[in-house]
This record gives sequence, structure tokens and C-alpha cells, in this order.
Amino acid sequence: MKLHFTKMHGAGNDFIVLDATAAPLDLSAAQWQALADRHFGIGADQILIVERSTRPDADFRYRIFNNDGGEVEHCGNGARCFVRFVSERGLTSKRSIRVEVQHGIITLTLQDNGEVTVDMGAPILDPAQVPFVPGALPTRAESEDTLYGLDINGQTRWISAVSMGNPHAVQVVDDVEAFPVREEGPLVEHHPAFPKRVNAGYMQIIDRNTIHLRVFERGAGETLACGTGACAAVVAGIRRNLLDTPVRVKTHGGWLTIAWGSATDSVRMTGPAVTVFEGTIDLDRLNPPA
Ligand SMILES: N[C@H](CCC[C@H](N)C(=O)O)C(=O)O
Repeated sequence: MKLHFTKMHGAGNDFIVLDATAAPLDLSAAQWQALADRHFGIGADQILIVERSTRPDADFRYRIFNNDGGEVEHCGNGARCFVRFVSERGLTSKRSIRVEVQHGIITLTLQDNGEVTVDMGAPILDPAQVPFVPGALPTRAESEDTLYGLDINGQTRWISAVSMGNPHAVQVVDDVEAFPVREEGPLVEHHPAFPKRVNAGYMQIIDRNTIHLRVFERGAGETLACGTGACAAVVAGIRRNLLDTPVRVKTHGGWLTIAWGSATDSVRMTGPAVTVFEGTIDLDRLNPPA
């Protein structure tokens, strides 16, 4: 089965984008994983599926698969690429579109300078909805936020639990480049207090309007940037009274700008969305390792 795809990235977080507006695309988790494999397939952090929405209040539907083959609720960098994709392929003449994701409707807008702004909706702060089950974990109040102490390799790591539709555990660290993100990230990702696993964010506060951020993503490992992770980190930093909106977020793949007014406000993310190349792949020839 031949598949036409577009390879894109948002601040270095890279995607295979597939147009399923004419016909549905339902592959197995193993096939998604094979497509995203960087040696046996095309290679990407996530796969984005573009569909028409059946809802009257949305133009498109957006499905996301991590490179481990699992379907997830949201992808912020992917949302920016989504609107560039539908615009470049002539699937819409609108510059601002409403897109149905698992947890609601988001609005994506192509800016005149080529960047994209996404209204990501309000953060979800109720632990049960993250989902996060703190149980008897130690807690610490800091301004409006409640921090939870995870035992990671015998060290207590204090995290904020935030959902942007997908789960995030955000830590503040002194030096994000020196921190053992790749060693500790998987331990946070699979911590039993997160029944659906979790994206592990590590932010260094540069000043009240600037952070450096690394994210060990659920189902993908450390990526060059994580859009929902940047939103979750800024929400946590503002609630801890460490940051003021708007916040510039430096990632290994580039800069994002995140704005958030208050608890019920939407988080607004602005950043790049780049089309790298297009191609065709024959699914029947994909031979991932057993
Ligand atoms: N790994 C994430 C999905 C992709 C999020 C990220 N690439 C973004 O830009 O938000 C999860 O399992 O929730």
C-alpha cells in the first residue's frame, strides 16, 4: 500500500503528516511504529493524521501517534504544522482553523510572519484528570501550586502535575543542560503515580519571562522541543510565582512563546512550523525488527 507523506517539524520536534481527508487511515500500532522508526522507516517523533471533522464547530480532526505506536491526546508543535499542512495542500483557504482533538477544540492561526499561534485551551490542574494519583506522596505548597515529591533513584524530585490534554510532570532545575534528563526522564515517565505514563519536563528559570526547557516525552524519549510541555512548564512556573506571562521558552530546537493569563484562560503558544520534504512509502515493504 503506497502512502504519500509530508515531513515537517515545529522547533525540531519532527513529524510525518498524513492526509486522511479523502479516505480513513487505520494502521496498527506496529505499523505506526515502523513508519516512525529512524532506521527502518521514515523516522519521526510523532505521526499526525489530518481528517475532516464531523462536528459543526470544527473544520478538521487531528489524531496523533507517538513513535512507540501509541495514540495520544495532543501535540502542540504538531498543531502548528497541522495548519501549515492544510493551508499548503489547499485543504482550506482559511488562515485560522478550528480543529477537534481528543479533549476539545483548538484554534490554529497562520501569522503573516510565517509563525503559527495556537489557542491550546485551558490547562487541566485537577490531579485526577491529569491523570495523576499522588496517594501518600509528600507534598509542598508553593504560591498557588502544589508540588509532589517523587522518589527518583533515592532523590526526591518535586514536580508540578499539569495536563494540556496530555499529562506533564514539570520540575525546576538549576542547570537544565547538566541535569541527567535522559537517565531520570524514563523513571518519571513510568512512575506508578501516572496511570497513563507522563511527559517529564525540566525547566531552568533564566528570568521571570524566559526559561530553558528539556522534555523527555512519553512514548518518544527526549525531543528537541515539546509544545504541550512548554505550555505545562509555563503554567507551573506562573503558578509557583516564578514566571510572568508571556514567557519565551528556549528549547534545543528553537524558541516558543507561551502566554497564559489565569486559571481558566487558554494557553496561547506561538512558534515555527516548517515543511521539510514530501515522499511516498510502500507500507508493504516496511520490515521493522521483530
Ligand atoms: N509525547 C506526547 C505527545 C506529543 C507532544 C509534543 N510533541 C508536543 O509538541 O506537544 C504525549 O505522549 O503526550
